[in-house]
Amino acid sequence: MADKKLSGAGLRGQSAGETKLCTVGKSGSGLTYCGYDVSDLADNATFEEVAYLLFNGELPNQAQLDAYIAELKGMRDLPEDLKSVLKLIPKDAHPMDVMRTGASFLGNLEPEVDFADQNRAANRLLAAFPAIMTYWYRYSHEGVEIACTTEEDSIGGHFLALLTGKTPSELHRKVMDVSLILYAEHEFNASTFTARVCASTLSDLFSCITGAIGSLRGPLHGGANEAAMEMIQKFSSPEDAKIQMAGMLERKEKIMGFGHAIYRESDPRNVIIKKWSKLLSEEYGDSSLYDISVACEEYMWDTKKLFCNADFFHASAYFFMGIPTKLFTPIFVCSRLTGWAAHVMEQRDNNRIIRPSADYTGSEPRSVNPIAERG
Ligand SMILES: CC(=O)SCCNC(=O)CCNC(=O)[C@H](O)C(C)(C)COP(=O)(O)OP(=O)(O)OC[C@H]1O[C@@H](n2cnc3c(N)ncnc32)[C@H](O)[C@@H]1OP(=O)(O)O
Ligand SMILES: O=C([O-])CC(=O)C(=O)O
Repeated sequence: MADKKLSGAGLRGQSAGETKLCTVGKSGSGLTYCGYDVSDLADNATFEEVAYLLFNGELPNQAQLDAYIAELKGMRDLPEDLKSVLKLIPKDAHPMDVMRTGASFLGNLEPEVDFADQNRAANRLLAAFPAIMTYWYRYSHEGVEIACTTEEDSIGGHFLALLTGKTPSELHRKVMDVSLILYAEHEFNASTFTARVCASTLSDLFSCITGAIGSLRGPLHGGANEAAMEMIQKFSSPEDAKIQMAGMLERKEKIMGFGHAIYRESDPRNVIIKKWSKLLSEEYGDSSLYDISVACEEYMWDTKKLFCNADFFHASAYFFMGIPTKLFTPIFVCSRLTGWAAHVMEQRDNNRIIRPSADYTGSEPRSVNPIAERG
């Protein structure tokens, strides 16, 4: 992949620290976690194995994985006080605000007592996030108070079971698992950098994660999967998609789910989730939204040389699984928590407070006039 221009705003191209966790745009498909190519992990590992890898630096053996899954399953239920808080959050709240409050409030009830407690705190959030999201969603939208535990071994299957109240199909379990793997980690993206800045002050894990959720919420970052869904649902056909996108580009609007700060020609996660979106469209029995998505991809590449990022085909994939659009970005939280927490741990291992400098562009030095003399 070609290197991005090394100057300009947004700290683009500047190294802001070291990491052993991830490479973006460097080798293999362009995305590796602890040396493993993301496509290899998506084909041959589960999300729980990836979480273990990010937290421990190595993939687990079978006994370690079994113990880890059992540990996570035992941490899924929510405290009654957290359920009470979730019940107070209105139906029209932004679900990312629910996740932010959920993470923050859990940090009040079960704080990270010291850094030796960081793995317990990270695993607790990993186990609890699917229930935080779905408990609020189903209470506020359906008036149902769900049980927060299920027999599902995987976090993806657990989420789907909580959301629908039904046992998920093997295909849906598999796609959720792949999706969580694809979203797990991505070097110094905006939300992870937020978590690391917070960690560098020696703050607690719950504060780091709460801040990271706020950064992920925006449409230029994690919020793009929802924004992409809202866009493609407005297109009536592949032809209409091209006409409407031409108008958007003419009006200099951003097309959500396209482009990337680091990748220049493709996002390696796209080809993987696109394949699963196609399979899901066949199972769904109506491939219109997939066909429209493919038309968008072709049009953006042909006209602007802009490619789909990880978010674009996630929109149709989640739609085909019946997931409400407003929960798309919270699912990203359930996954990226692993990357965020791993970066917090790495920052703590070799910490110096993150405090860059700024180029001053303000007034020359001047003195304070008495208030009566100011215009
Ligand atoms: C999981 C993730 O977080 S992936 C990212 C999700 N975000 C999105 O999908 C939002 C849409 N995409 C974007 O806004 C951008 O591509 C970003 C935020 C991802 C990256 O931003 P940058 O690093 O500033 O982009 P980059 O430098 O490559 O932009 C080059 C040019 O292409 C344009 N461009 C980039 N992406 C898009 C897009 N999606 N639609 C229209 N134009 C775009 C930019 O406006 C810029 O043009 P300009 O120089 O005339 O302003
Ligand atoms: O790396 C980025 O800037 C955004 C991204 O794709 C991610 O966080 O997954």
